[in-house]
Amino acid sequence: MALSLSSPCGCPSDEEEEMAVFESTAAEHGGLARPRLPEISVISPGLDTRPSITGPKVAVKSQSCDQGATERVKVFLRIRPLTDTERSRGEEQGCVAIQDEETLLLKAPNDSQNMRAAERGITPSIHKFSFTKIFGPETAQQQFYESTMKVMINDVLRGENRLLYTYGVTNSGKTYTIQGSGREAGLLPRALVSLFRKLQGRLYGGMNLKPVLYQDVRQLSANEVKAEEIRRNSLLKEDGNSRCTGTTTIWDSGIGGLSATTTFGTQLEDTDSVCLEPDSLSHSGGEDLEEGVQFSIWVSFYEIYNEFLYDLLDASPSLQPRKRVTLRLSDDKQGNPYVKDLTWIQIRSAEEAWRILRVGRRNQSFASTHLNQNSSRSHSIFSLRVLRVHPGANSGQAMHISELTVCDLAGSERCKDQRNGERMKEANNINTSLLTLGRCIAALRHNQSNKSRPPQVVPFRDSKLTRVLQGFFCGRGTSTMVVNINPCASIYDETLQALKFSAIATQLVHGPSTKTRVAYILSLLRDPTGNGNDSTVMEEEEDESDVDDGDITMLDTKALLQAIDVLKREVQRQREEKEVLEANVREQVVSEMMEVISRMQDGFSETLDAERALIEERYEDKINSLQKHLKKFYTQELKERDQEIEALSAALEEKKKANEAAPMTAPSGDSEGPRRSQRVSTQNELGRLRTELDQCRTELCTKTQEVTKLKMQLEVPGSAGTLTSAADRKLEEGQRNLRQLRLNLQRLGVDLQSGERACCRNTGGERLRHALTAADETLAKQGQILMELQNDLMLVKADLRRKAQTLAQTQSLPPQLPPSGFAAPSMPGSCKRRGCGAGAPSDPENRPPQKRQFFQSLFPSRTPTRKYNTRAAEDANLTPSSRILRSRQPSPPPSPVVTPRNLRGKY
Ligand SMILES: Nc1ncnc2c1ncn2[C@@H]1O[C@H](COP(=O)(O)OP(=O)(O)OP(=O)(O)O)[C@@H](O)[C@H]1O
Repeated sequence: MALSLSSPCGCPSDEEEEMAVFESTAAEHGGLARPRLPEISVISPGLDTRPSITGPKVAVKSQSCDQGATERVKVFLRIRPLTDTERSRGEEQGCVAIQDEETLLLKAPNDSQNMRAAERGITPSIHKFSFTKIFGPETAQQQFYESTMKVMINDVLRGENRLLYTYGVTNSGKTYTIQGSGREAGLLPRALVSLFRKLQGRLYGGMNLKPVLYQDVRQLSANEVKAEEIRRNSLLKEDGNSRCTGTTTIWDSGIGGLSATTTFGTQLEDTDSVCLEPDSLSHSGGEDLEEGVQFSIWVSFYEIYNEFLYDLLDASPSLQPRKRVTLRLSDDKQGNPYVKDLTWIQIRSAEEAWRILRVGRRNQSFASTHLNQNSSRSHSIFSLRVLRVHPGANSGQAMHISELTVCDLAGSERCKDQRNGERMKEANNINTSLLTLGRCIAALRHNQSNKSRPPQVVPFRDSKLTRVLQGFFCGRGTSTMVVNINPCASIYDETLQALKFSAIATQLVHGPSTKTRVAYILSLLRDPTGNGNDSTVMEEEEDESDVDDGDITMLDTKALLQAIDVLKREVQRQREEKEVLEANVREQVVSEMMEVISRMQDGFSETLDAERALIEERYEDKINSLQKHLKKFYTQELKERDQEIEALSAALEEKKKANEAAPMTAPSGDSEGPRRSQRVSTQNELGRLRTELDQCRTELCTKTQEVTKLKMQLEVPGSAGTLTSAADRKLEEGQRNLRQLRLNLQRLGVDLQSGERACCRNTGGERLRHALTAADETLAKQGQILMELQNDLMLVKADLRRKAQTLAQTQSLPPQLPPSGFAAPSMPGSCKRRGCGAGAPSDPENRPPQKRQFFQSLFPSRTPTRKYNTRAAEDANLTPSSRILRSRQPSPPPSPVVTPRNLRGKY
């Protein structure tokens, strides 16, 4: 899959991970949370307080790197000038501005992605970066060399390891910086010249000491020395041949007028004449070298192309470019990576070094891309090893070895811009390795700045590039980064990403040596308990006698098997540790969850109690309201009924008296007079009854409306509604019964009318008797209905009583709360329960204050059903006419029997 250039080096794009890049600086501006996007992003070295890292000593054959252990990694920025073509294309839009020696401002041009993102408010359009030092377009090569690499030569001669690598977008001037162009020699030729100038008269004459593996030295036999000589000469000869066959130009090393002719197909071809400024030749600077020590200089040159390593100094004539042998990466006994079978050539002058370098450059992979006619398609790594030889020592033993590595990284670029498939593949691989480099640097920065947290794995092994450079990032030397940028507006976005990458590098400090893989295995072998620590490793490293030449494959099988056993045990131990840790974590999580659940439970209980209290209060209000209305209603009804009864009784009495008086005053044969008067009185009575009936109907209508209203008021939402629904049902039932009763009354009216008509037409006593009998039957039916209605009412009351009890229980009333307040008045033997007894209800003070018994006060003790039944039984023995008369007799005590007339008023 082709990678886009948007983040070729692990740097997040603006849209993706702006926060990650801002992390260090955002904290300086008040924390990670960005309430508002700043207009300018400031990206600068974030490790203000330098951690005190005690640098461990490096392997015995290199000198200590402690000096650089707490130093911040140097990151230099170089801005190349615009070419005339670029100017004519309008690339100069002022998007790169140097604020001061260390600060750079990037302003997004209008047509850049960054500007578009800025317009959407995702990212700022201006970015500020800080570097160790910034070099503008006018900076000369010599000036740049003096400020960057010169000091590194001294360090290497003192026995330290140094890495310088260039990073940048393609066509940004990396190769120009490293190698130079034409007469503008780059850092590397200048470094070589400087080095050999310092070593004038101090070079070791022999070739019997050769660097091998990571940083070891091997003494060569005479035959091996001869072979080395042949190889070296053939390379130099190859360079000479190339010069003879091509354009002849003068190459001047700048030392003593040494010159050569050369022709190459690369940028280096133009650098035939390395003219160094006189002031750089004036002082050698070699006076600080240790007295008596001689130096042997060896160089190697290889490239990483499409994740394969190729030796650029392999002089074998049979090897064609497409059939080049790939080199293998191995680890030495300490786990340090080295390129196996890499060619190392001893050089005795800067001129030789330069010639060797040119041979290598000719083998390097270049291609023409849309941005650069001569673009490096690989990462080229030129290494120079300095062997410090004490001639007085036994057999000329090299006591120290140090290394200078100069790495010209391939430029990051957009894969999609490559039209050629091969170029796209190259770009993909370049971006992948740069991405890994970025991840490594980010992980190192994370580990350095978050010491309390578990360290991140630094993915050195994810690419060849990071693997070969690993030592310089892990304390076996220091690294210096040169960031090259091209101020063209058209590649602004790529430049921004490159600068973000370098911003992370500026936050790095040179770390101590890490425990390497083999060293770790060795420490385990020494300490099978798996408790090997750094000191063990360092002891191992310092014990020179134990460090034999060889890589990990040179460990014998027994030792390796033993190491595997130890590692297995270690894995097992760590697994158990992790399991215990996991169990603890689970336990903590569970206990915290339980706490949360119990807190939630308490909360819910409180809410439930509050809800319950609220509903009870609301329901109580409803009950009180109902109680009030019912009380009022029944009081009124009882009053009216008593009045009616009284009126009816008086009328009946009157009638009775009149009837009794009639036989006494009139002779038995003359029946016409009394019959007429009786008829008249019946007619009057019927008229009155009719009027009453009409009144009753009107009243019934009114009451029905009232009841409907009351019912609506009594409607209780939710669960409280279910409590009243039963009462409602009962009331509806009573209403139905009353309707039935009204019908019956109507029928009675009709009967009475027919009786009246019968009387008026004087059709005879027989018909009147029939009418009266029918009226008797209707009254009997009414009595029946009345009974049913009373029963219904009783049920309603009983139901209400139950509800009151339920309410009382809900409100946690004492269990002895008198339940009899709502006893139905018609229930036989229920007088006590209706509140007439001496029970608790008779003592209002013993009742809970909020629970009032309302039906007890509402219905006084009475037994209407019994009375009615008694009276009905008496009526059964009477004739129909006497039953009518009897029905009009006043009842002795005013009884609150609920009659259809009473209920008619209600419904
Ligand atoms: N500081 C400078 N002064 C003058 N010219 C420069 C400078 N830097 C770069 N150039 C010119 O810019 C062009 C591109 O430079 P160079 O080839 O070094 O880029 P690069 O980054 O190595 O590209 P790539 O990654 O594709 O190899 C060359 O022609 C080079 O001469």
